[in-house]
Amino acid sequence: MRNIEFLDTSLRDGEQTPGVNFSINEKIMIAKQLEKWGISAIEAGFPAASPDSFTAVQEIAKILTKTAVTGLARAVKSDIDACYEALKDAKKPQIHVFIATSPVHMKYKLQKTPDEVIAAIKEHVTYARERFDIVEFSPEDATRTEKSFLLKAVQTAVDAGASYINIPDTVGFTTPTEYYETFKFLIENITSDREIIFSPHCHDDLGMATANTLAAIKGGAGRVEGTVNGIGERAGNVALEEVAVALEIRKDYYQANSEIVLNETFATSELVSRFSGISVPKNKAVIGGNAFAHESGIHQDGVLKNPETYEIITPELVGVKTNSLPLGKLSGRHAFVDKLSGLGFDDITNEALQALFAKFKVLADKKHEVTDADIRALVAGTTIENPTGFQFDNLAITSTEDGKQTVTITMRNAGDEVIDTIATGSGAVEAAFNAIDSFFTQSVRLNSYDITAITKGIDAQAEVHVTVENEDTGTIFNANGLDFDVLRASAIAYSNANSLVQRENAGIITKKISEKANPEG
Ligand SMILES: CC(=O)SCCNC(=O)CCNC(=O)[C@H](O)C(C)(C)COP(=O)(O)OP(=O)(O)OC[C@H]1O[C@@H](n2cnc3c(N)ncnc32)[C@H](O)[C@@H]1OP(=O)(O)O
Ligand SMILES: CC(C)C(=O)C(=O)O
Repeated sequence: MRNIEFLDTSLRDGEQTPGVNFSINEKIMIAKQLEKWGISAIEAGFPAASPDSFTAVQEIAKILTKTAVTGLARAVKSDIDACYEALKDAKKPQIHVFIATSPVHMKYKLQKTPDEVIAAIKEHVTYARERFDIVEFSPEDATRTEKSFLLKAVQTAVDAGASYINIPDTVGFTTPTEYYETFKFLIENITSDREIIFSPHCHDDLGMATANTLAAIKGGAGRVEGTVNGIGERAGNVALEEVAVALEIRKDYYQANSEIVLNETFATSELVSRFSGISVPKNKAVIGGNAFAHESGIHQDGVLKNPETYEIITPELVGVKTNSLPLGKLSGRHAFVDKLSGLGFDDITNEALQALFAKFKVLADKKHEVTDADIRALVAGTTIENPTGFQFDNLAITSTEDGKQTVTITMRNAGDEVIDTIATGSGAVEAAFNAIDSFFTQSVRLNSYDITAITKGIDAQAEVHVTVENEDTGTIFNANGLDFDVLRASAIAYSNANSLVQRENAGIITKKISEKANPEG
């Protein structure tokens, strides 16, 4: 097994993400966490870029003990001097000197001939090596550089004292096979009496950064460069957590280890996401919110029987507490029963279960995710039997005129008989309650009316709680209604309360029972 070193550039290339600007304190906190995560070198910034960039590199250099700290410099002596000054106090200082070698960069950006670029490499790597024991050199835009010129540039840097050679895929242009071959070609053709470590530095413009980085390892790279969560210029850099976990899970294939403390991965990702303000997509590999979530019935059933059926990474490996089986419209009975049992509903009969599962599917069709609170509400039930068997079925606001609303309430019984009643009120709730009153035709007074959102989000269910008094007996009844629509929840609650009154009037429930439900009644 080979050991692969990890260089993290979240604080340099990661900060090149449009809109990201870490404070010095945030950089220090991230650097400490990166050290804890097992990163072997941190590119803490570009000291010549600004006073804050300089100070951040300087402060991080003072603090880290195990992890090497490096700074970026152009092939410009003042950039190298700035790195030298910023890294004076580092326990393990390194420097990273770069210059572009592709035809388009040399001609248009640098406005230098290839010979001038080779001379600049020789001069500046030598200058850097006089100040640092460990010098990294990058031929920027290496993957669009003509191969023989790339070899010449790299050999020049090695001869001038560089010991790390980074081959950047600056614009995310290469492919895994091509990049693998580039590494093989350079490693086989470079001559040196010192150990030279090659590294990939991949951008994700074509979505191949992780595949390319892993291909470079196959091709002989001994260090990888990237960022946490893949932040960075344009489409970002390779996400180091993906590389680290791929090496672990596919050890058999890559035959390589790293010193990354994998169970610190989630904490590291969370910190960088918070300070960068870039949230991690739910479906992001390794650390996305859905990476260990299974919603479809067949997968949930498999995972309940053995997580290995659908999980190649255990959540614990990357510091996530547990996997999850969120319930949605594609979930199945096994996961539903598991959820019920997790919520303490172990004694539900098979018949009740079938009915609950059917109701759950109807609910799940309406909601993105069915939460624990939804399930509890489902089990608690919200309909109340009454002697006539009529229950609230539907409502419609039929007109709004002169500030008055007209609502039609539809009541239905088990025999599918339907009765519509219509009423007006100064608001939709009042109109609905008036319509329910005219359906039940009994003396009921509404004493209180409360609404609570029982689940979170815009698709939350509303629970309406009403207290009514049977004016003929003085008994107080409480009832609830649950729906996505506040008006429907209100109508359900009020018709449930009326059903209780109706049951009392029919002698089905005695005062004693209703008093038990409400001692003050
Ligand atoms: C692929 C990468 O990610 S490379 C890193 C990119 N990161 C950054 O650019 C962030 C930090 N950069 C900065 O703060 C500024 O660009 C500075 C301080 C470095 C330079 O600022 P300025 O002097 O105003 O120059 P500006 O950024 O406009 O242009 C860059 C100059 O550097 C030159 N240059 C670019 N790369 C290199 C290099 N590797 N070696 C030598 N010169 C270079 C350009 O040709 C240009 O030179 P010119 O002024 O003679 O035309
Ligand atoms: C400076 C180099 C390594 C770089 O960031 C790139 O080419 O993307």
